[in-house]
Amino acid sequence: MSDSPKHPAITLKNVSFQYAESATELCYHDWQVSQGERIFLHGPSGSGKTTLLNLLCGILTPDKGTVELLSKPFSTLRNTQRDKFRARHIGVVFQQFNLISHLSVAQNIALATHFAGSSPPDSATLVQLIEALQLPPKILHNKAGQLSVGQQQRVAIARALINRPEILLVDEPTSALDADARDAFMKLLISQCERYQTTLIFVSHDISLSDYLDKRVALKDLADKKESRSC
Ligand SMILES: Nc1ncnc2c1ncn2[C@@H]1O[C@H](COP(=O)(O)OP(=O)(O)OP(=O)(O)O)[C@@H](O)[C@H]1O
Repeated sequence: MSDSPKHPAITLKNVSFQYAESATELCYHDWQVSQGERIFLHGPSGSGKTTLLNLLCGILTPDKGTVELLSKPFSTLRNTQRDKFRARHIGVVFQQFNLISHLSVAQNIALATHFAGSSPPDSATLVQLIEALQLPPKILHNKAGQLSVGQQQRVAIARALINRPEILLVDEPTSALDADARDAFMKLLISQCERYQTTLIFVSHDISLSDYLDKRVALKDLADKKESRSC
């Protein structure tokens, strides 16, 4: 059986970034992630993992170098084009989930389709997705603010997956879960990524979770911190 050729999902070229009030510049090495690859990214606190995810989803733009996603020059797109690209092709699940508490679960998920410029999800699609994440369909009518942390995580995943993004960025999602819930969450996440051949960048301090992913990458092998603009 021959493997089909893998196209790059993510290409970093000569990227560096410095926060306005920081004396430290973060310099990322050239890096390529193939479509469908699932990467476990780890490293000490403050090493630059969240900054990298923010560069990958366009919340931050590099001072130097480029971020290409799906062979498009993502980091140099105009803001509106970048926002559109993000909404259509990238799913994010960050530590705070960013659900809108007074909206229902269904409305929270539908917001992602609205931003992507697609039609709202029909109820069969919503039910299928929510059941795949092992939530009861009736939860679609509950306000996001009434959910447990574990339920909020699954809804955040549902919202991130509703547009079937090619790239999923996940930042430390399991810190509030006990061991059983964490394993169940990881299995669900990976099964969803396998189903859609989603490229996954998964950031966590919990090295035991790396067994769920294809490849482990230490941030120290990917980035240097410099005290001046020297890289
Ligand atoms: N808004 C900001 N302004 C100034 N400096 C920042 C800002 N955000 C992060 N930094 C600095 O940038 C560096 C990288 O931070 P980042 O949050 O990317 O690290 P991290 O590896 O994700 O850390 P953690 O594991 O604690 O989440 C750190 O030195 C941090 O202090």
